[in-house]
Amino acid sequence: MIALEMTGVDADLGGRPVLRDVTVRLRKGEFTALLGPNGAGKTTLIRAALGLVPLRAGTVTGGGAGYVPQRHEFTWDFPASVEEAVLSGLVRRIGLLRRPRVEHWQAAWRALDQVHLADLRKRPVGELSGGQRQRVLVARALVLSPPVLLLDEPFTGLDMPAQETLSELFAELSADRAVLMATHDLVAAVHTCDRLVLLNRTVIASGPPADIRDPEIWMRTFSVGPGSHLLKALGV
Ligand SMILES: Nc1ncnc2c1ncn2[C@@H]1O[C@H](COP(=O)(O)OP(=O)(O)OP(=O)(O)O)[C@@H](O)[C@H]1O
Repeated sequence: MIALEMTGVDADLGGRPVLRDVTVRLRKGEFTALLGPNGAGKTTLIRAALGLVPLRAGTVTGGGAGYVPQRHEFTWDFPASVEEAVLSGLVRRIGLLRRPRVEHWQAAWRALDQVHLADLRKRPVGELSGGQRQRVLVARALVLSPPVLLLDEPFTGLDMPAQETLSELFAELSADRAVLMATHDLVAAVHTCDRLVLLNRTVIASGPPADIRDPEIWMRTFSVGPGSHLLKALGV
């Protein structure tokens, strides 16, 4: 089942072309990695999927998406507990100055359960590790039960064990929704994701990792030569 579809999307930023003729389909039950070099347009694609970037051409269709921004974009030094941070994902539904009702707290606790952080719900967010903070952001995005979860570079600054735990969580969460993750961790993506989308302003290739073995495709996406370590790391 297609949960989100972008078809023939063109988008410009500051008068310059960023995305050209981008077509991407995200399906329920699939964990998709969005791969491409710095400046390829990964964040722009995610923002376009959320309706935050005007489209010059093309369409985006599908239900709502939950968005997990890059961790540094969130303020961590305010005196909120984990459950309050998750509840902030419902602000638009509750209204800024209204008191949350019991069903709102229950939605926050359900989301914390889904990311395996229920035990820490009273803990101040400032006391959490990087991996735990990432899970708080995921819970905050899950609180409205969106059919699509969009993650922007969730592994930045995390050690390998934290990355692996998160990868497992994302795979688990993709069982009943579509998950798209922009990442620079190519090797982890190839090993854990169901599908890859290789982007450099346009989609160079997409499909299951086993179908994207041609080194030419990787060289073209990342503008590297045949001697690149990238190809060796990927084993293509
Ligand atoms: N507000 C903006 N105004 C003008 N150009 C922008 C703006 N935001 C981003 N860009 C440009 O759009 C291009 C794509 O940026 P984007 O952040 O989508 O790439 P990315 O693939 O997410 O990169 P990275 O891997 O570095 O996060 C870049 O060339 C960037 O300089």
